[in-house]
Amino acid sequence: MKKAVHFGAGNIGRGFIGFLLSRSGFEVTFVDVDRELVDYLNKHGRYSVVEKYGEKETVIPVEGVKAVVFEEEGEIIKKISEADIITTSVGPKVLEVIAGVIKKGLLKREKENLEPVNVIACENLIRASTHLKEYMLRDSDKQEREIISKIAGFPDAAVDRIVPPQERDYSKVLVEPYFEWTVEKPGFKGKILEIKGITWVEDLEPYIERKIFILNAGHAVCAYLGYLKGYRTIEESLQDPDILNTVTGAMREAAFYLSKKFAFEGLEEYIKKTLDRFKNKALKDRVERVGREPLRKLSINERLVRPAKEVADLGAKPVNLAKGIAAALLFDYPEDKEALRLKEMLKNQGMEYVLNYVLGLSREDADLIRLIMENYNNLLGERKS
Ligand SMILES: NC(=O)C1=CN([C@@H]2O[C@H](COP(=O)(O)OP(=O)(O)OC[C@H]3O[C@@H](n4cnc5c(N)ncnc54)[C@H](O)[C@@H]3O)[C@@H](O)[C@H]2O)C=CC1
Ligand SMILES: O=P(O)(O)OC[C@H]1O[C@](O)(CO)[C@@H](O)[C@@H]1O
Repeated sequence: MKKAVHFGAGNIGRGFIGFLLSRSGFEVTFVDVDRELVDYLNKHGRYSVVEKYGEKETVIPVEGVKAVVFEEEGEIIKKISEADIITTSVGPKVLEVIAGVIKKGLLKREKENLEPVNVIACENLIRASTHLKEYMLRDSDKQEREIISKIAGFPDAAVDRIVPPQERDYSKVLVEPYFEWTVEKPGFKGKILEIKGITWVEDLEPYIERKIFILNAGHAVCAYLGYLKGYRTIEESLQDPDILNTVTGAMREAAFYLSKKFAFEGLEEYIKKTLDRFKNKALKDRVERVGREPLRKLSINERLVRPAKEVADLGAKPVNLAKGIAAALLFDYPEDKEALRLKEMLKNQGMEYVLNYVLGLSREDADLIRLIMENYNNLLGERKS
């Protein structure tokens, strides 16, 4: 039986990637910092994936899974040395944390003369696998760098399945029925593995940009505007005609840029389908989850600022993306550390600093900055009144 090691037994880990690997006949070992979750998976060796749209529900069992807690470095290294594939869904900021132990596992493979393996980072981040590799290379000497490049492939991927916050019940994961896992074939070392659900592509860029700049951008705009208006979920926020208009407009603005760059077809259809997925009543997807970590989401290459800047650079006005950015600047959910940090930065260092150092905008982006500030002041006014 082929073996997979998956870092992060959270929503995407169990509800999407681990699920597909298991259904493709892999023995899946999850690695996670959550000891209770690891103990549950080891005790039961199974969980269910509940696919739901509205009232329609399908329950699919996932069996034969194992887990290792992140502290058990020796065990993880051993598992990596025996694996046929290594995947992650830990969140972009955690890639740096797991790079070290994956590297040790890869060095062990080389030492024992084992076959090369592929490491696929399944995160909402452009070229996440490449980032993970770079973290490993950064902390390596010349010889180790050569070994890592020889013993492992790091194909980049785009992952798309909405998995909302779950009730604290490890036995099941609620997901939407839809999924898309796109992997860049040229980055894969060795013979392509048969994994159900993967779409192999020659060039990932159009797919990942479509995912991050249309879907995730629209989702984020909805989350931040919904939060400001006091809505709890994405679906509830989209019942507000103003929010629906802005979200649709933001996705269309990003589509305008993408159609110029990639000669894409069918983007309007993609937007429509995405909105239908957002409106899935079964997900009860909280605006605070979708808006989580606003400093990350407001950075220059991320879902909001990058398409807005691209549209502005094309000479058009990204009015809806700018409104989403303005709303993100007002996201002050007290349980989100980045939201608190953002609030503090705005108070102590001021807006100009945030626009420069968080959003990465400069004087050259004067038109975009003006648009963001107009919306920011309007939203601030609405909030106070
Ligand atoms: N939830 C969703 O609908 C989607 C999420 N994503 C991406 O997938 C990634 C994971 O997101 P979610 O599954 O929603 O988050 P999550 O918070 O449910 O899962 C992350 C898991 O990683 C674990 N973790 C943290 N540090 C770790 C470490 N050092 N070693 C091993 N495990 C560790 C956490 O305990 C948690 O179980 C993110 O990059 C996200 O952007 C992508 C598409 C959809
Ligand atoms: O996982 P992130 O990057 O914090 O962002 C949440 C986004 O990820 C997703 O969970 C899945 O793509 C979307 O629902 C949402 O746009």
